[in-house]
Amino acid sequence: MNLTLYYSQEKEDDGFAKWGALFTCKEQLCHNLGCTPFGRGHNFRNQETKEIIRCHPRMARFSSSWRNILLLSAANSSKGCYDFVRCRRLWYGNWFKTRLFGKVHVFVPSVAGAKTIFSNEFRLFDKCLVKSMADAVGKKSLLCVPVESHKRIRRLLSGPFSTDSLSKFVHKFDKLVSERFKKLAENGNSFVVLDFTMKIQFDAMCDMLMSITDESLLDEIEKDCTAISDSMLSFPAMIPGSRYYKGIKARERLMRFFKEMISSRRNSKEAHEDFLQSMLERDSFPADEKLDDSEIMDNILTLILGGQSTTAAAMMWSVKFLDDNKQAQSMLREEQLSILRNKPEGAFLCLEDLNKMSYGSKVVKETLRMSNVLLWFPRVVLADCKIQEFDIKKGWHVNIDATHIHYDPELYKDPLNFNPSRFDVLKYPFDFQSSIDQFMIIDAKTLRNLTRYVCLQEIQKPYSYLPFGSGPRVCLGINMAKLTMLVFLHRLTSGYNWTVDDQDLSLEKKSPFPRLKSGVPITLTTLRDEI
Ligand code: HEM
Repeated sequence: MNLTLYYSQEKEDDGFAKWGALFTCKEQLCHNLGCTPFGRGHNFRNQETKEIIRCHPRMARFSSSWRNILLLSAANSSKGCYDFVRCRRLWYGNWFKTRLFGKVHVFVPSVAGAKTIFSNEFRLFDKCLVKSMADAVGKKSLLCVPVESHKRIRRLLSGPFSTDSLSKFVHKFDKLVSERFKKLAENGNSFVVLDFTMKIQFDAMCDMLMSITDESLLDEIEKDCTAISDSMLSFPAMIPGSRYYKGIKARERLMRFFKEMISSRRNSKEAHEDFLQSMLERDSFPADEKLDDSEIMDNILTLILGGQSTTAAAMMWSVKFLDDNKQAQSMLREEQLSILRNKPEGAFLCLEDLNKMSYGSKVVKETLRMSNVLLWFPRVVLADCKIQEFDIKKGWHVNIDATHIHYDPELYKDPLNFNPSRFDVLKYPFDFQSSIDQFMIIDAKTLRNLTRYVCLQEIQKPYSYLPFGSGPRVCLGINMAKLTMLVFLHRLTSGYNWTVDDQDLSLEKKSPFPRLKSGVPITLTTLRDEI
């Protein structure tokens, strides 16, 4: 079939393409994808031959309700909701504006655009959650509070992510992963990596936040958290049996449970070493140095929801990417085995061990670049402004398209290739700034290194790597996510070989994060001989 793509040259005053692209199949029009609903004819130009064809008025109709249906059907298909963005980009070009559920949405595909938005967070742009999501996490969640409270809550929530807490977490998490892998390998059956990573991440977080380790209690809480998470992208009406209804009911149960736990902690003298205890120890502090009970409860839930599915999905993708790229897998295994050999038998990992995982860190980085756990970051526009040459109006929604940035061949050579070595970083024998400040004379070697350093900065442009966002709302759990992934990869590659039992690449339907529908089932075999 001979397909020709025609683009409209016409632009609106704000700089966005007025019309989309038009496909023709031989002489016959087969699709008109993405015209605004003005119902009049329009001229389209073939980019290559410059031939102009006229579109029939009827073909120019493309209503906004049809667009909503396209988005929902992409989210409900095995291609995932990013397919909606991919198609519209094909029709309109990289920058495009579209109306969804009554709101204008702009997709921002560039590093410069991301910089403008992230560096004007709270001033020109703010996060705006859809109602079902805001109801799920609660009004006092870090994700919903206004800027005044955001700073205080974020500062107080940072405790569990301090080096001291993380170093305890590494030890506990490593013990958990080792034991569970061992059980699975002994059992010898195939298991789904995503189920494994969801459970292990959930259990580790409940232990760190509230010291909950009882299996049946964990199962109960996880059921409620899953119902809440499922309701986050649902229609927000309290219709019994609906996903939204089940989510709200699960949230009410969970809040009651948190409340009881807080009051029993206050009445008990038992010592706990966890996030909740560190918050309750602040009871007598001034108001700006503590969280009230509903802030504590909403944010425990936010940390669980924000940390579980994201990290679990990233771990699942790392297994898939490493299975597809055996060279990267064997380089990683070599590094991890050398770390294992240098530790006493049976010893668990500590933070210093993770610092030695230079190739492992690159595997994590590359996994996060390619998996795009958060596809784009939505913000509402607080005042009329400009992003690059585009005029943006107050009340519009702008979406920083991290996925497009991570797959931009100008930023990442062969972007579809899983290549952890693209993040190779030069080791500098000295601190550039101070050596330049002190001596003011640059010898030939320094100059050479400096030039290479500048080149590297060019490759790794600021705002070109955004798996955790950027600016004042950058992910709170960055370090925890990275170290969780490193521990998981260490135990997997230094202890086992695996085979993937289902190579289906379909994505899970209705999931807010891209995840394989199969969840990546694998079978482990122990690597005893190599150690
Ligand atoms: C691989 C795993 C993870 C990824 C890819 C990830 C990604 C992100 C991204 C992109 C944002 C910013 C969203 C935006 O700007 O709109 C974010 C925010 C956040 N993340 Fe993560 N995250 C991960 C793990 C975690 C973990 C383990 C936790 C907690 C234990 C966590 C807690 C949060 C919180 C609380 C925020 C909101 C920060 C704020 O609004 O100030 N995340 N995450």
